[in-house]
Amino acid sequence: METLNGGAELRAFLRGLPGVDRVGAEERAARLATRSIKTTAKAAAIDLAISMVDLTTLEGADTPGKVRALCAKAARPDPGDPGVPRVAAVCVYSDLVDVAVRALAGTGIGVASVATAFPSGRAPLEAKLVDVRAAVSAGAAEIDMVIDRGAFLAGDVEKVFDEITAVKEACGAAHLKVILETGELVTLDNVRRASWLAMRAGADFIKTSTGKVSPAATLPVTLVMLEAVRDYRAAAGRQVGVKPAGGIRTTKDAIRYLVLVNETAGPDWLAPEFFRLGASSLLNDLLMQRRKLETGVYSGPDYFTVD
Ligand SMILES: O=C[C@H](O)COP(=O)(O)O
Repeated sequence: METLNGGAELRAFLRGLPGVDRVGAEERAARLATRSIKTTAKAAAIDLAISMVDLTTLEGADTPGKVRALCAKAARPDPGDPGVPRVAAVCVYSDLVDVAVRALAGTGIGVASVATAFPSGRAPLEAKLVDVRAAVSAGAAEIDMVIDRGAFLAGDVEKVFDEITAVKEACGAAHLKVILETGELVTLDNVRRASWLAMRAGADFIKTSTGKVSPAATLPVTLVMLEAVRDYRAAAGRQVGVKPAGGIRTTKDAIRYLVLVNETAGPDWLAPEFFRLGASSLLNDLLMQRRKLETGVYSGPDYFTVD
């Protein structure tokens, strides 16, 4: 985490980042998406993807009962097969963190909480910090904050930087994921700038989307973010994780992301410590495909509990 001296250096730095070749990024992401992963490699990829899922529920209608059911699924995704790995984390609103923490006690699964006026990011900083502190004191191990896209797009990068550093401080030992909401950032150049801004301000992870804005996670956006974490590690010596989130629903999608990680940032990122898939309804497809590989037949969506 850096301190800002007036922001002039930060502005110059962000302006000086090379522009993204949009056509090149889209073409490379599309080419990698055609890679075929089969049999043993596919089985390993599915288990890796399961271990990277941030199993998420972020609905206004969420209840303690729904969160408890989600936690049971997180700990034992397929009750008929104890060999299935557990997911990385369960992601909920801050008022449901205590329910998730109790339900996951002893499982080793962390609770992640969205915070900072999710999903809009529009509230006074003090209100955002109250939200973060409440989630942390209820036991959240990870905080998924949203940046103020309005401030970023208006050019007030110091405000965004200062909010991230303040939230990072309020996190204490909890890990900070910074949601860029890339669907609102308009250009891939902005995605690259916001990625560097968040990393320099202390993000432990950079995350694409809230899941509430379309487009949410895409392969070209994630490619640009993976390049940013790779280049940031080379420059600053710190490895930041990446979390695409929103609209990732199929095993095919998940495996495409894993190929992209391997080919862009490299195998050091192929672990839940550095790569997550934020998703509310991906897990069942991973479980169905896993069972299909093992038994040769599809079990059908009704076989697994709703995620
Ligand atoms: O952070 C995760 C997203 O909110 C989940 O989005 P999704 O419901 O499209 O999977």
